[in-house]
Amino acid sequence: MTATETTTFGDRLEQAFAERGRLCVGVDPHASLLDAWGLDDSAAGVREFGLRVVDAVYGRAGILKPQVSFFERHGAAGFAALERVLARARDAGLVVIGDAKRGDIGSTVEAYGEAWLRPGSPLEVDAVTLSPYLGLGSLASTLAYAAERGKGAFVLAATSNPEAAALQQAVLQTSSRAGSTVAAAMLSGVAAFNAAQPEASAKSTGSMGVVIGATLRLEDFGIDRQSPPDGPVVPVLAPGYGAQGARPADTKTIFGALARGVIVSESRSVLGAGPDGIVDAVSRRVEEIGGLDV
Ligand SMILES: O=C(O)c1cc(=O)[nH]c(=O)n1[C@@H]1O[C@H](COP(=O)(O)O)[C@@H](O)[C@H]1O
Repeated sequence: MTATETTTFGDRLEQAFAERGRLCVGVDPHASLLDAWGLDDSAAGVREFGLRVVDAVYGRAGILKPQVSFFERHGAAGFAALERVLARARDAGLVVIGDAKRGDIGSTVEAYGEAWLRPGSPLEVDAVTLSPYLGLGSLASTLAYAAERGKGAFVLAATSNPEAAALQQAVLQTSSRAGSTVAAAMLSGVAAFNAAQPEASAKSTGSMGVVIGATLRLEDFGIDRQSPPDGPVVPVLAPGYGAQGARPADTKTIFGALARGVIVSESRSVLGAGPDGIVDAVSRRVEEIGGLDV
């Protein structure tokens, strides 16, 4: 960790859970939502949408997840819009997860790591989503880069989209994790990374997490719900709540021993309330999720 970052991402996440609960509001400016919000489908529209969502989340929920694709659609102007939204979210003290789903060979993915996780970068976030389908090892130096700067990352393990199951349920034939499903190997690999960090303890929350959809049956993906991995609590970014059908009240049933690390991620179910209803929608979801037994 550098001198500028005195806490780990895991510590900041744990603090956000304690102060504001587990809701993570997605910033997903779909064209249909921009229309419903009375905004243009343009870089200016996604900027205004993002800024209004940050303002609605500020002081209510603690975690924000801008979906990069909707900004990237507008090219350089879209990235400038995202930079503005991220700056406002940083100023608001939110824990920001950049949903960029980056992945590549090691030397290239390191540059993505710098783009999203370097302190002072215009796109700086607290954690970024990473795709491990060039091999979890291809992400190793980026995870180390993140940890050294007090940042985090979420590695896709079992995603909520139905077409991912065949790939993520496949059983590894070679490697030290032979016999595990792809999804379970991502979870155990990330847990092992967290456990190897100098500050690691079984009571702490790790800085590297996984993405597991709340719409799934974890046993179908070879993930053991009964016993958590050894070491720090693994953060689990869990989309699939709200518009995709999962219910926060079922979190313990869905995730079992992994529930302690779950971030309840919702986009359309909150954003659909529109510019006049979003503050109430965020408050209602925070209240509902605040009482979760994990
Ligand atoms: O990484 C994610 O956040 C993600 C992983 C996954 O397995 N499924 C999934 O829906 N997501 C993201 O979660 C958001 C879905 O939001 P909803 O509108 O709540 O369904 C989108 O930004 C997706 O890209």
